[in-house]
Amino acid sequence: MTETTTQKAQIGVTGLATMGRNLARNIARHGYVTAVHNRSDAKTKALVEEFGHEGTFVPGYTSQEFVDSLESPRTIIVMVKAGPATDAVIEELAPLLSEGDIVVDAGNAHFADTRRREAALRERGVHFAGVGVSGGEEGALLGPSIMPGGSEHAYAKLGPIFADIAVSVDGTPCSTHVGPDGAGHFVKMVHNGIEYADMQLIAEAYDLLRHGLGRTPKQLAEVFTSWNEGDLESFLIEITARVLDKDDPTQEGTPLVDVILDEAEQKGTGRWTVQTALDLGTPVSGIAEAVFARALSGHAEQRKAAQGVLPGPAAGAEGTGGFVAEADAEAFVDDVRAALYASKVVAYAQGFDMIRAGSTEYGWGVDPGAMATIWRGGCIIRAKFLDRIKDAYANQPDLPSLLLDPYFADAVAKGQEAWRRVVTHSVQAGIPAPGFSSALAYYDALRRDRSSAALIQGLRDLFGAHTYKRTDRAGDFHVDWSGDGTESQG
Ligand SMILES: NC(=O)C1=CN([C@@H]2O[C@H](COP(=O)(O)OP(=O)(O)OC[C@H]3O[C@@H](n4cnc5c(N)ncnc54)[C@H](OP(=O)(O)O)[C@@H]3O)[C@@H](O)[C@H]2O)C=CC1
Ligand SMILES: O=C(CO)[C@H](O)[C@H](O)COP(=O)(O)O
Repeated sequence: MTETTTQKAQIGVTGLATMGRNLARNIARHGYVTAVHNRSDAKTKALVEEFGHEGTFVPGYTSQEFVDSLESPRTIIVMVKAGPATDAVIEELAPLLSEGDIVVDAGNAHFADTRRREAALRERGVHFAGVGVSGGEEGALLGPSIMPGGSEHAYAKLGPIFADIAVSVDGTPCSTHVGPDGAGHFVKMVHNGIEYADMQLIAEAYDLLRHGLGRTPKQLAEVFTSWNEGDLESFLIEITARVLDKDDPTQEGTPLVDVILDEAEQKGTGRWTVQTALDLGTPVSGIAEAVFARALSGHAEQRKAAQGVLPGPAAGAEGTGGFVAEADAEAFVDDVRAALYASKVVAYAQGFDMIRAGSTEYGWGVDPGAMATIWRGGCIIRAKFLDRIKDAYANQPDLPSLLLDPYFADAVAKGQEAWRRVVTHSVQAGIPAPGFSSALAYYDALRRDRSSAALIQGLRDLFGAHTYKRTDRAGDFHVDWSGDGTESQG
């Protein structure tokens, strides 16, 4: 406890696990008197004991004590486990609050829950802001990317605080008002969906180079380090090199990646993104492939049963050169880099399409260029690449697809031959690359003048009289398939 515990706090944080503790420290380090509270006392005590010297903390050991320690109107950040825990905390706080207070949910909530909570608290005169925070443990402390949703009124109070604690890139804080009610959590959800796609593509690049080329993890750490100096420069590429370079701390000389169980877990934001995209009718195939690839990795029994039973090419063994001749190795590494970049552009294009679709559906008015701007630092998908996306939307705010921005169109066009070679190689070598191949399929489907959907429409009309539209006349048409074969207009 510090000497200033009688002082009213300017802001409070409840939920002091990994994220909440560091967010509270970040806020206090910026000079805000910060009330802190956790369901169980130990985390509150530990925070004040270990980090009390970093700023002015006011510990509260009951919800009442916590609420009473805040100046009015109160500003409370809830940073607890998403789902029922958040509802439990809000239900406990709500009766203790007054009109005009602001409650911020900074966890990874589903945006539909945020909409529900916002409406419920609005009835009581309390402002509820659903705020996406990305950056993990370190980002929360040193400067995350913040995606605040909620009312203009709430943002007027929260904006300056978030601008203080968020990381800045080129002097611009990675925080901006996303839009009302669920907009902030929607954008954070899509951010996480893109994070899934990004990681899946990186994992496929690793797999192709490891088993298609026979490179060791340490050699690949060098490859990823070199890629991090080019147009792929990003936090995820940087940490890929670190993970691949790491030996098992318990067995020197054994790559850590070789002893990590190959079953990817997921807390749910990627799945939410795909479920929501299905409802919005937005094809986010890159994110969906990533979610399904994690799901398949988790079906360990099924995978085990298939081993040695389902025939196909064996992925190249380490040291044998895999399926690529050593003389072609350098070119193959370059091809994989190009395929990774092109597939990444597709994943981001789909993610930004989804932000636009969600914004239209819910009337949020989200500015996609502003989202690219606040993702340039602090968050897990931070990348040099986002500067280009920011520029693309600045040049053309109503860009129909990121793939049509001249810079990205040109970059993908330059890489597409390599992309096709890599996808072909993955198929021939039996190395699954669902992210690369589905991104290429999306790209090809997007640029086709006529799609195969015409046949689907014909089939639907034949079996279900669902009708079809024609290219040459307006209206709905149906063929009398079981009768005289004539066409009628509905
Ligand atoms: N970890 C990360 O990298 C990131 C996490 N997030 C999100 O931030 C939020 C916090 O994440 P994190 O710090 O990892 O912590 P956890 O998601 O592990 O949640 C733990 C916290 O929730 C509290 N809690 C759980 N159930 C209840 C309940 N019924 N009532 C009151 N409090 C409860 C715990 O209290 P107690 O100590 O008493 O158990 C503890 O403070 C989550 O929504 C998460 O999705 C967002 C970005 C990154
Ligand atoms: O929000 C985050 C970063 O922005 C979390 O790190 C993310 O939730 C991790 O997700 P998962 O456990 O599903 O991989």
